[in-house]
Amino acid sequence: MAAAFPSTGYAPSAPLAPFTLHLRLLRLHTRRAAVVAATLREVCAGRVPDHVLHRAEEVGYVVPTEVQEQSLPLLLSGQDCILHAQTGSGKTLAYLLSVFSAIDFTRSSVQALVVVPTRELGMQVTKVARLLAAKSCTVMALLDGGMLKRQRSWVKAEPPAVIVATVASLCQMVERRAFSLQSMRVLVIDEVDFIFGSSKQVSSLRKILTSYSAAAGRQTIFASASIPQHNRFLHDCIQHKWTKSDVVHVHVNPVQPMPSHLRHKYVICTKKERLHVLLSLLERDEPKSGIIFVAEQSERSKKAGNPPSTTAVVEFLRNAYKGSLDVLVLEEDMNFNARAASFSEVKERGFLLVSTDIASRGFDLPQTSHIYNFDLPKTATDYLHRAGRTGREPFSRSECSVTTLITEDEHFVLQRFQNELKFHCEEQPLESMFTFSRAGM
Ligand SMILES: Nc1ncnc2c1ncn2[C@@H]1O[C@H](COP(=O)(O)OP(=O)(O)OP(=O)(O)O)[C@@H](O)[C@H]1O
Repeated sequence: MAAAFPSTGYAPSAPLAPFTLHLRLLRLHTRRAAVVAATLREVCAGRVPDHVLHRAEEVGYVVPTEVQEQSLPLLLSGQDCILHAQTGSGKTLAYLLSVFSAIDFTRSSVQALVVVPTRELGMQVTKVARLLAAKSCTVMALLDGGMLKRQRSWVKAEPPAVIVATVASLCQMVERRAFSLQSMRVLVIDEVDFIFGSSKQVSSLRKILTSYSAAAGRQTIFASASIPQHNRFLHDCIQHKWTKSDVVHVHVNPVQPMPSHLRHKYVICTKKERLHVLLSLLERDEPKSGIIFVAEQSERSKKAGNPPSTTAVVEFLRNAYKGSLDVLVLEEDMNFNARAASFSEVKERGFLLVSTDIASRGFDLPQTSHIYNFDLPKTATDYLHRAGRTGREPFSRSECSVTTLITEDEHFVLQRFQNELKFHCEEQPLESMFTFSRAGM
């Protein structure tokens, strides 16, 4: 992820005063909205088509989560919103219900667009959207590395009502005039801070927000668990006309950015010991499924022809791990089919997924009980999103854990993350888990 969010023009000292009262009113508004009804059907009554609600109930979405309860009354009245709530809190369903409340199911034109930063997140959002739509409208995924040529002729012949797209693929299609976004009623930008912070994606995102269609003619929804400098962002939404001027910031649980039922631990060990410590942790924890986050390979190391950073971990585990879980890998440089295969495999069986931060945003694998930071994340925001790949069953309080392997020197960085994200991380003494011989390291 590049630079700070958003990447341009964020001087903390810039004047915000005219918006302060406005913001206060907006917050009050969201708090009042929280005192609403008990079931999802009641919250959505008269706004979301019955067949969509029926599908939602069949899938198991009966009681709204907190963010849904707070945001749906606003979203379903067509209000522009910034959905800012913890990982795994149910933002996807909130914005998709808004999409389905706004589109005309009898029309063949692109009426809603969900923009995501990665193909994996795109595949996941598409799946939920299709589950809800059943066969009542077409939901198309335009994802990087996909079959864009073939999709261009499909989309021209019969425009889908809903498109889920990565930024680059979307811009390619619009610029080649495969379809226009003039009749778009809802625009959702998921993981908005990530897209704004990505030097590869930010300029295209600006075009999507202001050149391809105008905020006045659509509902705009931004979603993320992390929106740094959110007041500034709200200000810029209005200033740059990314949204209408009455945009609402729905901020759920502002004092606790990290889900409270996650248990955080750390082990101090040397880099040499790391693989063996990981193995001991896996043997002791016996995860239902787990994700092991590894640092991205540096450009220098790529140029030197070294294998990706994930390879050493995967190869070690494939030889040494004797448990029942499949060891899988997900890496940016893998081709589309290999990434898609890894992604669908993890959905079927118990897994240990070795991945870079590519799996840290939006990935929803509710069976993930354990997260291991084999390498320390670069920022507190990265820690938050990695940790948020576990504990994703909204009404379950079963304990899930996040364990970070650090060297002595990295201790202060982890301490900084704890202060920033307001969580407690407990030391796991290395000696307490000696199933390997330290002398042999
Ligand atoms: N009302 C509900 N009832 C039961 N389960 C729900 C409900 N809403 C969402 N879920 C489930 O909760 C999980 C997390 O939802 P979702 O992926 O939307 O979270 P999110 O807020 O987008 O998280 P992230 O910020 O990490 O992307 C999913 O498995 C989803 O199916």
